[in-house]
Amino acid sequence: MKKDNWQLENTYTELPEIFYSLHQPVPVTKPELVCFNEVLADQFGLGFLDQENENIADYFSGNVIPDGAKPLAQAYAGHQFGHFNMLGDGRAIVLGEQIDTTGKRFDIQLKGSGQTPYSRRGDGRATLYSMLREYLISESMFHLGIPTTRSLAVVTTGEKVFRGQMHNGAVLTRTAESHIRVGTFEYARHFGSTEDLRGLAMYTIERHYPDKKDTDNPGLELLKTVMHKQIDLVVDWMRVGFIHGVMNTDNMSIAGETIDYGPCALMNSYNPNTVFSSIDTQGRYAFGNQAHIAQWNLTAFANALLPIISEDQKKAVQLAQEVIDGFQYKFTERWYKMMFDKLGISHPEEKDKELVDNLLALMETHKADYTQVFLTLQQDTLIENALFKSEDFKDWRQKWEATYLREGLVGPSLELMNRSNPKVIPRNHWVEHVLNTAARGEMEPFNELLEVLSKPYDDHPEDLQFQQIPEDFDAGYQTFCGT
Ligand SMILES: Nc1ncnc2c1ncn2[C@@H]1O[C@H](COP(=O)(O)OP(=O)(O)OP(=O)(O)O)[C@@H](O)[C@H]1O
Repeated sequence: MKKDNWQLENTYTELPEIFYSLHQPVPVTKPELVCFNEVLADQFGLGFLDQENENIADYFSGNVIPDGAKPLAQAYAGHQFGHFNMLGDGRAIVLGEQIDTTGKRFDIQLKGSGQTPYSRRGDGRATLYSMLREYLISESMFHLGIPTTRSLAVVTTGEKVFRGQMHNGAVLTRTAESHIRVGTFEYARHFGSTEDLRGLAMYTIERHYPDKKDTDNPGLELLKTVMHKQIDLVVDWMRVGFIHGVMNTDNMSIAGETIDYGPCALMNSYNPNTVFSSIDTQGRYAFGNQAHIAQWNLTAFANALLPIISEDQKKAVQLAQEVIDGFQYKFTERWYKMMFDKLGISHPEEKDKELVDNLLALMETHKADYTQVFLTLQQDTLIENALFKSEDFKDWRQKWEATYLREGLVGPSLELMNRSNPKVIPRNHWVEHVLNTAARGEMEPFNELLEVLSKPYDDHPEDLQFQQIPEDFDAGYQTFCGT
């Protein structure tokens, strides 16, 4: 077997030892490849695409370790639903870092690859259903233009996994700019020395934000930079109706990528209180609460960074607080800008914000589909639904028209709308349908949906069924963590 296409590096092992445990993936009984992302593999220069599937499956199950790999599980902690816990990769192994064709460094991680020193009571495994779910939605997010970890392969293990009942087990290969999380910094703060914390901060800056290396206060710069990244990310989620579902601090990436697709889902009918996660009974991670939670998580990040922001802790708190206090204003400005883009308004005035607020209020009242409303506005033909038939909406539309006429346009900026409003998103009823058929071994519907989702801003006249709005499907829809 050729093993020379990998060029793995292991800079993470240059960190103090408390940050990881060198650990091998646990081999699986019968690895079989079910999904392979050839385009992404090409981006990593992994030139064994022409090999037999079983050889690829050997790598992406953890049965064969590539040359140059130093497999490790990362240590981290995190606030889960507001409560602090020691965590760590309990079912994942980073094989190493591969440089892509553009010169960027990415972690190659196996998820569902067996127990590690951080598994606590978990079995270290994952179900085929949930690994395919992560593959489908993470790839969809990438094509929507939203920063995200990506999926390289899914391999079934030939072993069963128990989650209330027996499921087929699988391993997902995930790529990420890194797996450093807010929770990694919380871990350093609680379980390491100030030098460990500084080491992690400098490693992170070197890897993700090298232009911040020589600033006077790198800790503070890191806080500011990560805050801006998170603001951009959450605004982008809200553009397409994405609900992460479990924004614990261990699921907030320092590189600003969407990570952990466990209970996520996209909203259909507009309602800011929408929650799909079965365990989120209080709506902590509801669609409309995501900015607030991002700020909460950044406060946890700031708290972890305090010892390296200033030796004088009072001063450190003051400096960090000033940064966090800027969140709300920056988020709101970015969010309105995004909403104006969705409406094709390129030169908004302050008073136009009311236009956005009023449309959302009408959409909520009439339970209008978040994706479809913006598409319909841009197509200039109104479908027959409660929103478009209402008098309030007709008034709203006149005001919207007056806004773009003011810009000297005969219609809204369609270019802006086209790149802000996807034609197709992973609708929950379709996601469930293709995952259930895939779990029974039939991959065709999964691949068909994946293909359409890879061009979300294009028209798909042949595949209009994927844009269908679910009738009552979402009312009882639930998603799950850790499956
Ligand atoms: N079956 C399992 N066995 C061992 N540890 C697990 C298992 N499922 C989840 N964990 C661990 O529990 C913690 C929280 O789980 P969560 O579902 O948020 O993460 P995950 O989906 O496994 O991983 P990631 O956040 O990297 O996508 C993580 O530390 C994870 O490694």
